[in-house]
Amino acid sequence: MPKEREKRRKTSKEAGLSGAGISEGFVKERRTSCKASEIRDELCQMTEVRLPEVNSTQAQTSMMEVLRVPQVTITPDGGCSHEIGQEDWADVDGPLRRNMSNSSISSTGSSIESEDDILSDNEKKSKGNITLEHLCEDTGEQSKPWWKIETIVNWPFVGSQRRNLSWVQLAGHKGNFKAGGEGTILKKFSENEKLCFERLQGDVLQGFVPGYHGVVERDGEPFLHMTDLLVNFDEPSVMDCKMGVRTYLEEELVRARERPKLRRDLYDKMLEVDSEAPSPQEHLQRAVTKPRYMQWRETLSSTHTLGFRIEGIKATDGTCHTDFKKIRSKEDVTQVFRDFSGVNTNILNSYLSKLVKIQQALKSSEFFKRHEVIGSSLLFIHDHTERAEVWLIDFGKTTGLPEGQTLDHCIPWQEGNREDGYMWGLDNLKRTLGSLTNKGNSEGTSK
Ligand SMILES: Nc1ncnc2c1ncn2[C@@H]1O[C@H](COP(=O)(O)OP(=O)(O)OP(=O)(O)O)[C@@H](O)[C@H]1O
Ligand SMILES: O=P(O)(O)O[C@@H]1[C@H](O)[C@H](O)[C@@H](OP(=O)(O)O)[C@H](OP(=O)(O)O)[C@H]1O
Repeated sequence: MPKEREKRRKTSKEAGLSGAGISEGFVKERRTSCKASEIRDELCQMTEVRLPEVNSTQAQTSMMEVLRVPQVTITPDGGCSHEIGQEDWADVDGPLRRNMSNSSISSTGSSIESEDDILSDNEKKSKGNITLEHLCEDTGEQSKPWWKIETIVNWPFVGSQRRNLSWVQLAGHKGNFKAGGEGTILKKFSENEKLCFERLQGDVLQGFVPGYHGVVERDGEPFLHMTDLLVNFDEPSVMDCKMGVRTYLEEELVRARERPKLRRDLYDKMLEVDSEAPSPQEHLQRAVTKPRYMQWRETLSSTHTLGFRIEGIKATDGTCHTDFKKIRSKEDVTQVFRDFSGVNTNILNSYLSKLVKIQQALKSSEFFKRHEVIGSSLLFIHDHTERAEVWLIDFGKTTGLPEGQTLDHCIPWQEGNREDGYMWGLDNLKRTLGSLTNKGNSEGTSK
């Protein structure tokens, strides 16, 4: 893959949101005293998002949804002053966009590229079973000016380990991972994620994240070298649950307001799921902003209603499934867990006790207290031996707070408080699994 594209992928993850037509007047925060129907109507007016009608049985859920996550609307339509000009049309065109790259530095110090650099998406998203390429060790110079030479680890590969690896990647972009040495993988470098791994060393969470072996250089590119969590399982079943009530950083919203951009690829992805989801103006533009897309995804899935969503599954039969965009209700989510676990109570109980341990660790973790944890997942893995483990993965968008600030991870998000709802999501996740192990539940297949 051309280096230019890889660089853009790395930085687009860190840069995150692109948006268009942002107006301060469109940034609203919801108060908890409003009725769900009122809020819904107002949101529809604000965003022109076609939220589903709420009937009485859905009202509770809908209320919970809007109360927990205020909709921050960044949209090119609905009265915003932004006009779609020639420049914007150029921005949504891939090749042109690539030529218009420029970079800035985020508040976390990471290099952030402009929204112009964001790639079109569908071809890039991993959908499960993949073959990881084994890159040769790079013995060349290691003097990239933009990352620190002292962090380089030259991992001792031996000839027999240089082989391609059958692997499972349930989320993220294709090509983000390579095979490492025995039992390890390489993930495309991100300064932010590197910082997180370094800070996690020695924290109580260390045992719940992949082992971190530093930064390595392959084919002139840096990678994060980490333990392959699948390695001790036999034909594992895997599930990726993205945690939290929000999937974009506050800093990304700010950037999107400052440098609004339209994205044709996200409009296309929206259409694939629901041709009526884009507003008339968005149809006209054939493009949406990234905040608009992300918020639509969150509302469509259980991110808002439960504080987590299912991203992908590798099932026991080896098939991979990544089409969970509309899995939103508690019942639907529970059904997916039912299928995934085979309602094997040994597996479910192992998962539950692991989640309890994770929760305890999170409560006492200095790292967790001091970071906005966005886009991070819990990776569930089990196999036919009934071994079942859960790990925290993906810290690409986990961001340190200013000195002295801490998060609760449970209280509702309002722009400015940086809350992510991680703990609330974890509670709901535990409840979901617990509902499948209840005594008297005749579905149990305890062995
Ligand atoms: N250490 C690991 N061991 C085993 N599998 C892993 C590991 N890290 C990631 N994966 C697999 O790769 C997938 C994507 O991982 P991750 O979320 O870190 O990538 P990403 O490119 O940052 O994703 P996104 O773009 O959604 O943020 C996971 O769903 C999981 O299937
Ligand atoms: O799951 P979907 O519907 O495919 O949507 C993607 C998903 O929300 C990713 O988390 C996001 O990457 P980040 O978390 O890194 O922002 C990506 O943005 P991108 O297209 O800008 O990479 C989205 O396209």
